[in-house]
Amino acid sequence: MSERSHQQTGRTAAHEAAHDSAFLRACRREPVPHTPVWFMRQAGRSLPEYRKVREGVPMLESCMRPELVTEITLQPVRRHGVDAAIFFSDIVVPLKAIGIDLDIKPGVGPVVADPVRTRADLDRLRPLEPGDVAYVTEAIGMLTAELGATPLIGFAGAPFTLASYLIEGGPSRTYERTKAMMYGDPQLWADLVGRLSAITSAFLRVQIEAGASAVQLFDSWAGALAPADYRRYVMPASSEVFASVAGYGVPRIHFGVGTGELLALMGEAGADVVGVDWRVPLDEAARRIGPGKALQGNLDPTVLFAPREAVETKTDEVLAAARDLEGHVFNLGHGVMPSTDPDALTHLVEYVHERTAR
Ligand SMILES: Cc1c2[nH]c(c1CCC(=O)O)Cc1[nH]c(c(CCC(=O)O)c1C)Cc1[nH]c(c(CCC(=O)O)c1C)Cc1[nH]c(c(C)c1CCC(=O)O)C2
Repeated sequence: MSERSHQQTGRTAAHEAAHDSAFLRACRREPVPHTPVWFMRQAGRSLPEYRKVREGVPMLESCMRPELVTEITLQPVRRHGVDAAIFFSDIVVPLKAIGIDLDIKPGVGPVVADPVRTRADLDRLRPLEPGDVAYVTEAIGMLTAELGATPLIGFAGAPFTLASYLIEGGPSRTYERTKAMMYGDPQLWADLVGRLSAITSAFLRVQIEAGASAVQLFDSWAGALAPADYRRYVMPASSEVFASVAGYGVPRIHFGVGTGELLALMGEAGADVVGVDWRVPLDEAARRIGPGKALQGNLDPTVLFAPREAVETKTDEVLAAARDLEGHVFNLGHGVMPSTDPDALTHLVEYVHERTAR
């Protein structure tokens, strides 16, 4: 079988198996048997079985080993009974794959050896070919065979968030160099996010063609921008990403932190599902976003450190605010924190399923 037809077969089988899952139904704003639940960063340091298999393996290397990726992605599905798996990888994997010298430092995040700051630096951002991430295709093939009817979510970093790491050279609180380029050299900025949009689109297409049933675009740090600047400098590149995968018909989720003022624009960029952090109640978020979108969120991840009754009360508040939504995917308002008690997460899944059983 040719590579192409092999991928097509895999895609059809994986997509068909997961098609009627609660998660994909909620994304499509169809009736569901219960509100589906998954957690950003559900695979990771909160799980002892994760810490065990990651022992001695650097983060980026773990993303390139298909067996390890498969095991880590499945861990939270087995343990918590979540309604979707999220592919174990990182937003900087496609950048590493095209040869950018970067590392993920424990407790810090992505660190780029030679930051991208001039026009000459753009040459290092060559297009991503599927062969650059063959380990992703292989891992997703293995995973979807194991997952059966549980959908797999693929993901990528949005152009702004990726640009912020490339320009700053690592995590930032102020994004000063990023904004300096955006305001000071809009053409260089546009060319940079244009290249990143092509890389991100290619990375998402690889994942969908290998069997991912939905994709999430993480613009984690876009909340640092005023709406007018988001619309002008960021939205065109993110819209291009969404448009480039529209033809597959898989739900497209768009998420960032502190994006209360950007929610309508993030929907307008081309998302089917808008992720909301814990700062805006879901009913208010729906008013800002308007009709025709499902919402994902939005329990404050730190609530999980409170006693069980408090977690239930706060969960009830999220579910009450979600009552009239066209579609709701329950999630945290950002990723699971590493010191979270995994039993609190398992209980939360059960609790949401029970409270929303129809
Ligand atoms: C901004 C961002 C990054 N990576 C990601 C984002 C967007 C999501 C968000 O807003 O949090 C996306 C990401 N990174 C990882 C996943 C895996 C899937 C999942 O959610 O379970 C996903 C979806 C694995 C990871 N990516 C990383 C870890 C932790 C490293 C480890 O376990 O050794 C994991 C499980 C490393 C990473 N990579 C990044 C950061 C900030 C960190 C944390 C650094 C640290 O605190 O140690 C960049």
